[in-house]
Amino acid sequence: MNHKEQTAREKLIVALDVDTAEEAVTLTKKLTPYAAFFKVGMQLFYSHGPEIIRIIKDQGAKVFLDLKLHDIPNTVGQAARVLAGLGADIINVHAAGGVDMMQAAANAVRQRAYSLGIPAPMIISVTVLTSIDQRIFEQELGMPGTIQDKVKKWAVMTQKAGLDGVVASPREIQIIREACGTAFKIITPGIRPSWSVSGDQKRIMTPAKAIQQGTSYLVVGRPITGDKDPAAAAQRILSEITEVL
Ligand SMILES: O=C(O)c1cc(=O)[nH]c(=O)n1[C@@H]1O[C@H](COP(=O)(O)O)[C@@H](O)[C@H]1O
Repeated sequence: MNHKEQTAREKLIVALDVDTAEEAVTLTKKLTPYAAFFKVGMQLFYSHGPEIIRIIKDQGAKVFLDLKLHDIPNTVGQAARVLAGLGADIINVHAAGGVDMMQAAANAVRQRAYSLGIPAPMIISVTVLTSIDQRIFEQELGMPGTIQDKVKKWAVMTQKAGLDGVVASPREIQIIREACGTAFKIITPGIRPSWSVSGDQKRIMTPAKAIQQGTSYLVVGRPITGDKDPAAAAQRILSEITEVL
């Protein structure tokens, strides 16, 4: 693997949206040559419990624990403290919970990691979900203005709260970079190679374009895990990323 391929691999996060540890481990084993990070979300965490993080990490993978905490500051702070002890590399909360909630999470995570003597996981906020388009945003959620403006506002708020970055759609990368600078992490789901189907994702982009826009990490689930040959799909995506680095 050359230097560019290694850089591309460090940017790829595979979403392990499966029910069982067996399926998750099988996928992780096949895909670690192509992706450094694996995302454990609600489906896998709720079915297998906290132990799944250690199981995935034992495969030599880094773990993004995607539980999207969203509650009052005390509740989120206490939950984030517990999650920080599980060994994940990235943890997330919803920006919609506000500054106090995000600060409570960030403080709890960093204090717990410090007291355990482990590196603090990256803590990021989820802005506007990639499954929301402008119609849903306005008509169903009753939100004023544009998604882009809301994402920018929440990214700035997240940075002020002291978090490390945001989850957003690749379509907002430029606006976030302008507002929050180059050190701020931007994690982008809603990635769809030209050969894949969009499904429930609305604000999508191809892997190469998202990299060109300046994303920090790409989250890819079904285009890889739903393929009859997940390793081949991951390899195609890795090559697409490598070509534009
Ligand atoms: O926080 C996330 O990871 C997330 C935020 C968001 O706005 N959109 C989004 O799709 N995700 C997650 O990213 C993954 C995308 O999976 P696919 O649509 O299968 O590629 C899923 O596990 C989602 O839970």
